[in-house]
Amino acid sequence: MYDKIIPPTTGTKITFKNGEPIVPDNPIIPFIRGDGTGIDIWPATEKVLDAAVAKAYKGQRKISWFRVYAGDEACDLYGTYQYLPQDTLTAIKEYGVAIKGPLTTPVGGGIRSLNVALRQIFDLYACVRPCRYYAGTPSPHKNPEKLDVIVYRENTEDIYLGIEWKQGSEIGDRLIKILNEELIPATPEHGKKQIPLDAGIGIKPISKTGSQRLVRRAIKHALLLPKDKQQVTLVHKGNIMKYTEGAFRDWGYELATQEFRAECVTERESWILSNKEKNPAISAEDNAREVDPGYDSLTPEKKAQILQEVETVLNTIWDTHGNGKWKDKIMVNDRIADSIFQQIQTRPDEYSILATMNLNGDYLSDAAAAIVGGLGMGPGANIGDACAIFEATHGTAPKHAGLDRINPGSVILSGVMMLEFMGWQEAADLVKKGLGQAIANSQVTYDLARLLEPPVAPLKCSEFAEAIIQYFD
Ligand SMILES: NC(=O)C1=CN([C@@H]2O[C@H](COP(=O)(O)OP(=O)(O)OC[C@H]3O[C@@H](n4cnc5c(N)ncnc54)[C@H](OP(=O)(O)O)[C@@H]3O)[C@@H](O)[C@H]2O)C=CC1
Ligand SMILES: O=C(O)CCC(=O)C(=O)O
Ligand SMILES: [Mg+2]
Repeated sequence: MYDKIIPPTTGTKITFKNGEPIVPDNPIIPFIRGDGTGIDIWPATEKVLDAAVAKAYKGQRKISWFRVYAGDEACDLYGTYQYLPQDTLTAIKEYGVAIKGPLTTPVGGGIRSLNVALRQIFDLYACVRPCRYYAGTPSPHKNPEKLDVIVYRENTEDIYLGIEWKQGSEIGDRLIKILNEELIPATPEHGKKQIPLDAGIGIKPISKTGSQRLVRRAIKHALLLPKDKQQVTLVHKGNIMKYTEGAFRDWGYELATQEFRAECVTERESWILSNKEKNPAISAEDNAREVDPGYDSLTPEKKAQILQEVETVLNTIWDTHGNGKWKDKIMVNDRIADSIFQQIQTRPDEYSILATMNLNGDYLSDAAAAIVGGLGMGPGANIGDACAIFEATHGTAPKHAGLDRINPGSVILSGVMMLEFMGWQEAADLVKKGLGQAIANSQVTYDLARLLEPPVAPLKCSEFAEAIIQYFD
């Protein structure tokens, strides 16, 4: 079955039923060490996770790690350009849950991202990146503890599908010609626009299916959160890209109000309902004025549309959501992408789950991680219906590779997400406790040590792992 790797002789595989993992006490879990700082981070992570499982279950449960290869390591073992060997894909498919360190992607030419390839091959459509603050972590923000968000990033489409053509390539030039001479002139709303003849071209597909399955997972997650965090914000740049980003927003609302009608209220619905609650005699037109302050200067068509919206909301959900009942529902709202970057800094406590398309989520997850201490504190998971691969938000940080200095916190916390996904909450809690206490006692790696006031001597990557384990007792 495998060419160059051998699965552990003990352990059994995790299987999936209805999208949920069924986990034996001794699961075999494939891991990819990763390029660059993966060489430092992975051993630290493995040590912490093993110690937590041993402590929490006293030998009743144990992970059998299965080393599989990708990136530079894979080329060493399998030969030139064998960045993602079939052995690795077979193992991840077979065992269902895997964890990985970061993998290098060159900018410009060369291979496309192995990280993105893994997500697409296994249809890991939800990239889940929680950003929460551990007390004592230095931050450039005054109140980093106010940020507690989970970026829910669509993980398989958008420009990450990688369908693009190089400037000057034969097909790229043909495509520009067809667009300029046929398709754009045939689309009246595009007027006389033309694509520059020396442009590279990329395609940005956003599908209804891809958007809605991501939002569905985000809403299901919101249902499990404490009441005050039951909110899903659809992040988009729909004012500019109407049929991709704008459609993501519309499909998100459609899903929320159709599949989760009993559980959800949209922000605009909540305004309409509360206007009537404050003034039961309010006319539909005055209600519309409250919802859209510029109502009186709108076109008749737009006014009619808003009036219709008000009437529909009151006719269809007043009984189930009115009289304040909407306050117990999941709030679904939307924010334009550029605005959410400032919102998470100026009003962090107003947000919870941020549902995004692929590119926006990539940017936003690094930015949110920075607020709670940096990329060393940014864990993540790539989740599908039959497989999950856990990995940090950050990349290979090559300048720190092999120096035993990088912060392993993000991959360790990705391991925590994996333990939680497996239902091994006791072990997950131990790691969170240990990591929290190490940070609270200023036992931190260089990235956090340099930000503390006064600065402290940094721990090595391996020492940080030891410090975490020491606080399990
Ligand atoms: N999922 C994946 O595997 C990902 C892979 N990549 C790939 O990684 C490579 C390098 O990307 P690059 O743009 O340098 O981004 P990186 O995220 O690798 O690193 C950028 C900077 O972030 C800080 N940082 C990153 N990780 C940590 C950590 N664990 N602890 C503390 N600080 C950290 C460091 O800042 P400082 O030096 O200031 O301390 C580092 O120099 C590229 O090939 C890229 O494509 C990128 C993102 C995700
Ligand atoms: O795959 C890569 O090289 C970068 C991916 C990335 O930045 C991310 O997933 O956050
Ligand atoms: Mg990224």
